[in-house]
Amino acid sequence: MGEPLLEMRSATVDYRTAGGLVPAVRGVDLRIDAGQTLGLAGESGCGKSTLAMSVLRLLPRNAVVGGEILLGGENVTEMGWGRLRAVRWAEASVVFQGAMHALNPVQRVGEQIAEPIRVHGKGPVERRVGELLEQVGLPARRARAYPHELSGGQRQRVMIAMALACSPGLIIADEPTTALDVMVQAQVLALLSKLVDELDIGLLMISHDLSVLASTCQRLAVMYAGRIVEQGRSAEVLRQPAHPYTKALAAAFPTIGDPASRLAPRGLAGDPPDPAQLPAGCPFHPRCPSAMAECSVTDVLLRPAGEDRVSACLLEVEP
Ligand SMILES: Nc1ncnc2c1ncn2[C@@H]1O[C@H](COP(=O)(O)OP(=O)(O)OP(=O)(O)O)[C@@H](O)[C@H]1O
Repeated sequence: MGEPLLEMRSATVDYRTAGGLVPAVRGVDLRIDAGQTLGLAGESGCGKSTLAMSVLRLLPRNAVVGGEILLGGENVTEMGWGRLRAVRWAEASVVFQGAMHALNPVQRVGEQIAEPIRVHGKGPVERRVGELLEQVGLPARRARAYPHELSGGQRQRVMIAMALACSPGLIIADEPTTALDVMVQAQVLALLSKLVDELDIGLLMISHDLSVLASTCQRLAVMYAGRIVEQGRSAEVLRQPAHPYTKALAAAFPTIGDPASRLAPRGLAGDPPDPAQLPAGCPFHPRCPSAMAECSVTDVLLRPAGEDRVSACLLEVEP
């Protein structure tokens, strides 16, 4: 197997705030190879976006990144600004949620797609923009449209076209379908899956909705309080979650596009902990229906929980 597209080793992100350091990502290990898709799930505030944005160092200035974040073997945390600019779009790019805010409202979408192509000097621009639009299921002539002339789903397709513009090996999609209605959401997810297959790219997709991730990603990583608490093949993680937190999330989101999936997980009492004041022991223990006495004192790290599966829980998984 060649160099992974993305590898994180003990990656951390802390935010400097007036109240002290807020640990948003606390020692994450993960790996994505070409053609692999990894879904990152978890409730609001668990650190998903922080983790995703750390890959291209698209973090606010008060963020302090630690550990290793390797893009094609090169440590992003040690890159100078020139190298970072070269790597963004060309090696990895991000599809943000809410394309209406991410696109410039007063510039034709074709021009916006063309921008990274020009910056990276990747050949005849107009033809490439047309190709990209067709690749995401829009007619090439839509290049002349302004964002407000497109529907929400079409705008998200434009965002995907832009992300593909410089043929990166890795796409990072942060809640790419959250703002869309159910039918359009399914279409955009199907498009992403198709492109990953056709172009043999890697995908890191973030969502609070496990069912969205399971429909698109081969593997799932579940995040809680800045850490990955379970990781494995999507179908198996959902069929038999090893971690009680995954179990609660999976029970909460039975079907794709279920309106309830936009709410807090059902059956999961309480709120996620404040990262600045994490409880002792397992950070999930105050909410965990299976918590035992030792969970309040033992901070369990990831350990094997079946074939190709890790989980950070003291409970033994049933075979
Ligand atoms: N610029 C910042 N300064 C200080 N703290 C921050 C900053 N950005 C995020 N945080 C904190 O870091 C933690 C992780 O936030 P993050 O946005 O990564 O979570 P998330 O899982 O992506 O949530 P959401 O789904 O709501 O976007 C949260 O506690 C958040 O309040």
